[in-house]
Amino acid sequence: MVQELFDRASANLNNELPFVLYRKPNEAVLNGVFQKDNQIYSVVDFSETGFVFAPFDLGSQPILLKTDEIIKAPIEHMGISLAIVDEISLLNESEKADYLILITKALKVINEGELDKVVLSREIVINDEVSPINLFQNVLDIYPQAFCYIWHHPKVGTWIGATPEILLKSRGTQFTTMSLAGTQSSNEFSKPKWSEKELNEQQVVTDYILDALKNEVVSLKVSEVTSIEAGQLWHLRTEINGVFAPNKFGDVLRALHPTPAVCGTPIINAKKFIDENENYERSFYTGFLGELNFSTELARNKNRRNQENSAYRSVVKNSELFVNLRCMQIRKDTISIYVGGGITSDSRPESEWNETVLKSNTMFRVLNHK
Ligand SMILES: C=C(O[C@H]1C=CC=C(C(=O)O)[C@@H]1O)C(=O)O
Repeated sequence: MVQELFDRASANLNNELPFVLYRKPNEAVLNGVFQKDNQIYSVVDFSETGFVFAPFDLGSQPILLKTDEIIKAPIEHMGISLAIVDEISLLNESEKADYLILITKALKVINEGELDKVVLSREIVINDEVSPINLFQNVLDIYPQAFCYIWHHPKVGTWIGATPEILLKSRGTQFTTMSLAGTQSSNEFSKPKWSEKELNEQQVVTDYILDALKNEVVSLKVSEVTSIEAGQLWHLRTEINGVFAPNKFGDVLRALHPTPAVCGTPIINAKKFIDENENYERSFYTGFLGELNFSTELARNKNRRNQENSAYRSVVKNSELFVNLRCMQIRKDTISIYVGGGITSDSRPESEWNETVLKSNTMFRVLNHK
C-alpha cells in the first residue's frame, strides 16, 4: 500500500534516517529506498549500486543512498489539468534587478566572444514551515509525466522535485539521453512556434552532447526535434540513443554532465562564469539523481531444457538518472526554489527573468496546492 511508503518516509524523517521516494515518468509505481544508518556514502566511479544524488559541481562527491530496503507500491495517476497558467511567483524588485544585472553581464561576455551560451539561475527563498511528505504528495498529483521525488539525508538536507529531463538511462550497454532546451508557456492549446533563438539554443545542446559522446560510444542515433510539455511549459527535445562499450557507463556520464542545458559552452568558460557570478551555491540543483546500477535478472530462453539452471539466467545493470531541475530544498522554516535559463546572444534580460518566473511556478503550484 502506498500509505505504508509515506508512513515509512515520515518515520525516517523523524528518526533522522536517509530515504528517497520516487516515481518515474508516466509510471504508476511509487518506489522507496531506505538506508538503515545515517552515514554519508559517496559515489567514487559510478560502478556502485544505489540511489545517487549528485551536485552540479562534481568536485564534491555524489551521495549514494544504500538500498538496504526497497519498497514499491502501486499509485494512482492523478494528473490535474494544467490548462491555466497561474502567475504565483512573488515579485521581488531587488531580486529582479540583481538578475537583470547578471544577464546583462553574461551578454557582454557573450558579445566579447568568450561564451556562446551560459545557463544562469537564481534561488527564491520563501519563509514557511511545511510538511515535506504532504508537498511530495502534491508533486505526485500534479506532475504525472515528470520524474517526481523526495530525497532526504539528515546530514545533507531535504529536496523535492519534478524534473522533465533524463540525463542518462542505460540498460546493459544500451543508453538514452536527451537534449532539452528552449522554453515557452503552455497556456495555449496549440503547439508552440519556436523562434530562431530557441531553436539555436537547443541545437547547441544537441551538438555538444553528440561531440562529447563521439569518443565514448560504439554507436549513436539522433531523433527529430520535438516539442514536449513539462507541467505548464513547452520545451524542445531531441532524443539520443546508442551503445557504449562494456564498463564505460561512468565515462559516458562524466562526458555528459554538465550539459549546456544546465551549464553552457565552451564548458570551462561557462562554468567559470557561473562560479564567479551567480551569487549563491547551486549545490544539488542542476546536479542529477536516480537509480545507479540496479540489477534486473533476465530469463534467457524459456523453451530450453534445464531452464532452472542458472546458466540460463543473466543479470543486466540498469541506471536511470535525471537532471535535478524544477526542484526545491526544504529547511525547517524556509524553502528554496531554484530556477534558471539558457542565455545566448539573442537573449533579452526581461524575457529571461520572465522565463524563470514561469519555471518557478512548477514548484509554487506544489506549495499552493491544497
Ligand atoms: C535550467 C533550467 O532548465 C533548463 C532545461 C530546459 C530548458 C531550459 C531553457 O530553456 O533555458 C534550461 O536549459 C531550469 O528549469 O531551471
